[in-house]
Amino acid sequence: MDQSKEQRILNSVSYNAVKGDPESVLDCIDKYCSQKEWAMNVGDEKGLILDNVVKEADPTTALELGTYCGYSAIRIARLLKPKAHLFSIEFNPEFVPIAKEIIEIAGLSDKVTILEGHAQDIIPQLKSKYDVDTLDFVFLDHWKERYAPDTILLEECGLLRKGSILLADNIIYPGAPEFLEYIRNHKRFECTNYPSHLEYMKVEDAMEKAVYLG
Ligand SMILES: O=C(NC/C=C/[C@H]1O[C@@H](n2cnc3cncnc32)[C@H](O)[C@@H]1O)c1cc([N+](=O)[O-])cc(O)c1O
Ligand SMILES: [Mg+2]
Repeated sequence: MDQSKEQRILNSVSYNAVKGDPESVLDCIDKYCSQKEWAMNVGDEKGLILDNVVKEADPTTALELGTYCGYSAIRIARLLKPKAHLFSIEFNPEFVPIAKEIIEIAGLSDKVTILEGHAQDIIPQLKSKYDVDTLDFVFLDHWKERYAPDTILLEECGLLRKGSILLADNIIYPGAPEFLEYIRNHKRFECTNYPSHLEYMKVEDAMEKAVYLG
């Protein structure tokens, strides 16, 4: 059976990236996906916005919804302080081993735990099963219509604290209108919009930061 695009991305990283060097893994994926096959990684332009928000949050416990190939997990984990940890939730069984391998090549396996399953099933288990207290940073990059319900779920599960920072990808393209409506009209979130472009394209996109006010 011929390989998937995600397997070809892993092959490219495995062949071209410097083992243990997150930057070289990111550069390799960005090069492959801008020159060979487009893929839905947050990319280098929006990646810089992600970097800056992660630096601002300086999280001890971070959560990502939608691991895909692990590109943004590497962007986040490479900035985490020594004892900090990233949990990344992914339900597609084909992507999980590929993301694990790419994160391993980046040398960040100790900083990232990939939880296989649906976010709506795993979020309620974070406290009891994964010993999470509250989340300092959450990156939303999974199915766009799940952004709002899963944000509500995070709040209901007591996983947000005063100052928790959420960052959502794809506010313009493909768009997350329900999420935008919810988060901007919810009085306990302080929102900031970051205009940018769709990964590897000239298409307009944006990210939205939402700080939980407690
Ligand atoms: O559709 C997009 N992203 C959806 C991302 C989906 C990823 O998150 C997982 N997932 C989904 N619900 C889940 C629930 N629980 C766990 N994993 C889940 C999917 O298995 C996939 O790995 C997208 C599309 C474009 N685009 O240009 O078309 C650009 C982007 O930047 C995008 O992020
Ligand atoms: Mg995205």
